[in-house]
Amino acid sequence: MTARLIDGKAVAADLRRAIAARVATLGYRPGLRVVRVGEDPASGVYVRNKDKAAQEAGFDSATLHLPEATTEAELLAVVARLNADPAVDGILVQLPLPRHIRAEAVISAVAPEKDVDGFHPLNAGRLASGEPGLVPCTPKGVMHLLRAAGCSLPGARALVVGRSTIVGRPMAQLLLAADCTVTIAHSRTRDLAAECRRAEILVAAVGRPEMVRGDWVAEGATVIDVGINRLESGRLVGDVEFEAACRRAEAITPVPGGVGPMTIACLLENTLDAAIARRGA
Ligand SMILES: NC(=O)C1=CN([C@@H]2O[C@H](COP(=O)(O)OP(=O)(O)OC[C@H]3O[C@@H](n4cnc5c(N)ncnc54)[C@H](OP(=O)(O)O)[C@@H]3O)[C@@H](O)[C@H]2O)C=CC1
Ligand SMILES: Nc1nc(=O)c2c([nH]1)NC[C@@H]1CN(c3ccc(C(=O)N[C@@H](CCC(=O)O)C(=O)O)cc3)C=[N+]21
Repeated sequence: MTARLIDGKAVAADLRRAIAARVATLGYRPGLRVVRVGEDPASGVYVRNKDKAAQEAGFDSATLHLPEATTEAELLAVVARLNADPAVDGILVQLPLPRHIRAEAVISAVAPEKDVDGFHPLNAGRLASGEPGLVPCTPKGVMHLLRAAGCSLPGARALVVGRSTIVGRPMAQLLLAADCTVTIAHSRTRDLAAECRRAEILVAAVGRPEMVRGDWVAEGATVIDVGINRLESGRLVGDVEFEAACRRAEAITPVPGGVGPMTIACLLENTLDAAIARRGA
């Protein structure tokens, strides 16, 4: 068997088109502000892609680029100003932050109704309690992809490898909310290969190039590869051994062109939702 490719680029383009059509019916432009501190090189690419997508969809989008030496108090003051700005519907503070700034303090300072990353503890708690709120973009994008791929979720055995607050945990919550039977694996999991082999839906969010081997994939599984790892050669690879996994999976996401583009489309979706919640449709 050779797996069907789940085309994140195409699904994301459809979603962005639908968002743009909705934005065009509003009497205002939803406002998005991305705050970037210092020079993390990976963040540069992401912030540029996001800005371009937001502009194209008709958002009022801007990036505030602060120097590496910005203090935590200065960053908190910027967040407070954006919280108070009525033209701003969504605030995203790009991670990672420089080491002298406590990321948790900054994340908790973003007004929950403008927290389009869905990282604020109030939104994380809402997700865990099954209440409506802003949901982290990457796992939200994965749910769009599973649905677009026609994957049947209720009762399915889903494995999430990784338990970070930005990907793994919210991913598990969303799969649970969709009635999957969810297992979460992490660095202390005893037999990861055996856990993977049981999974009908396998989501890898580890950050280790091709760590999930092709022969760990169950025949007919749906494989979602969240990992984005740049090798020394410059090549981008996921957390799954792609070629080998394709011989066993029924459907799989590529890297690049899988989950990454969905993250950006869902950031726009969250910003539109936040705008409508604050200002109406
Ligand atoms: N496509 C996209 O839009 C996005 C992609 N990413 C990518 O997703 C990947 C994960 O990101 P993120 O969640 O932030 O990463 P983190 O480093 O925060 O978390 C990694 C998780 O993987 C677990 N892990 C590490 N080693 C192993 C192992 N040997 N076996 C099993 N589990 C292990 C860790 O376990 P433990 O908790 O025990 O340490 C941890 O829970 C990265 O490649 C990142 O670049 C991230 C965000 C967006
Ligand atoms: N506050 C915050 N929120 C985030 O959502 C956030 C963050 N910080 N820090 C970094 C990670 C990473 N991330 C990506 C988003 C899109 C692509 C993306 O568009 N990828 C494309 C292109 C990849 C490439 O060519 O480099 C693809 O996979 O096809 C990648 C990575 C969001 N993150």
